[in-house]
Amino acid sequence: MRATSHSHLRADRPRACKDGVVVNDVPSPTDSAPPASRLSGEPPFLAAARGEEPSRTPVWFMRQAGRSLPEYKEARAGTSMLEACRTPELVCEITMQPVRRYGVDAAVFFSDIVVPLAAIGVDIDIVPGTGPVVAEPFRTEADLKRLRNLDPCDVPYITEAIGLLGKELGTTPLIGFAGAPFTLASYLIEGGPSRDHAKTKALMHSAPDVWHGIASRLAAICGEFLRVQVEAGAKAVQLFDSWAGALSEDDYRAFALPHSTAALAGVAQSVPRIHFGVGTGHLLEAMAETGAEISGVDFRVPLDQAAKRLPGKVLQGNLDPALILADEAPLLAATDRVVAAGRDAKGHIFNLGHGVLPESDPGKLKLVVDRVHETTAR
Ligand SMILES: Cc1c2[nH]c(c1CCC(=O)O)Cc1[nH]c(c(CCC(=O)O)c1C)Cc1[nH]c(c(CCC(=O)O)c1C)Cc1[nH]c(c(C)c1CCC(=O)O)C2
Repeated sequence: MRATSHSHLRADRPRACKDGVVVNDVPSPTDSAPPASRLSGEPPFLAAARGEEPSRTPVWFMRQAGRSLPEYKEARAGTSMLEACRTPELVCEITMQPVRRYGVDAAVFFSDIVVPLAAIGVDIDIVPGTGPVVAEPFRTEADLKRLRNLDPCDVPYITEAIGLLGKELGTTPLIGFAGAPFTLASYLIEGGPSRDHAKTKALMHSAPDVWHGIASRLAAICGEFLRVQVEAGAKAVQLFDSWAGALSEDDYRAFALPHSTAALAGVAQSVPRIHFGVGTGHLLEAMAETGAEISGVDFRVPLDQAAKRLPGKVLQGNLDPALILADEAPLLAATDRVVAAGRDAKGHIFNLGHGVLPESDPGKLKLVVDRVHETTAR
């Protein structure tokens, strides 16, 4: 039986696994570590995440590792995405690449939202240029049995990779993540990426029991995937409900919110939790009800407006990723506007409004990091 309080989630107390779980060392500070917060003595990302005053506004980018970096393309050459995710040394190297290059205030674990599904035996692949593709889509009650619980022993490479990262990162915090039940379910039900999520919505309304069966099993898998990362040493988590913006507020509340809440409860009271979706301006309040301490805001809603709607929440965001492709002057002006708008929130973690586009110039991302750090140092 698992205790309801998760304060036991500590790097020094991994749960037992028949193959033996790696006990991860506590990281030691390095010269490249971010400065400690003025008031709390914590790295800026963790101070801001807890609503305390950081020594500067922390910055990291969704998809900061990946195809925008030449060193990533070199490291990944000849290795499929899922194979890369199961190779701890490669995961450690790729996770570290943007930390070294940009001096960001947090690392995001290099993996993918479909890794836990592949780990429990779902026949799913990540097709370059397309995204996750499922061999046999999930459509009926009979498919429920294909979603068993995730066991920490299914993903030993996650624990091992985070252990390696503990030694490399010093005091730079690592963010773990999972895909939210709705976003994962959409891939399983559609069979691949979808613009309208029509089969998923049709199933929700025609066979709500099957829907809730799939989504509640996915919530358990997500919660466990987050716990494994926190136990191994992740200092915060992000739940990606990338496609939740496709739902009306009523449907979000009825079909997605309870399952995202259950997934996030898996690491409640242990680390700060970020919750993010794309095109979710109409869902900000509903998504905040999942209990996540930090609301990720996409680039469509200015942060000062989001701050009025979400009093008491720390906000993360929200420079339009396309602006990285713009000239330097408008890019820096837009960066300054995001910093200014973020001052209205209880706390602000600077990020893009969605992931780094593959055609982004790494030099421009570095400019943004330096600009935010220079203009917010306290
Ligand atoms: C929807 C989603 C997926 N995966 C993810 C999401 C939610 C975030 C979002 O909204 O973008 C999450 C994800 N995927 C990846 C990360 C790594 C951490 C990070 O730097 O943010 C994270 C957080 C690596 C990845 N995941 C993927 C890549 C590209 C693989 C490659 O380099 O070949 C990376 C770096 C593959 C992937 N995986 C997925 C897609 C749509 C793709 C792109 C397919 C393509 O266009 O080639 C599913």
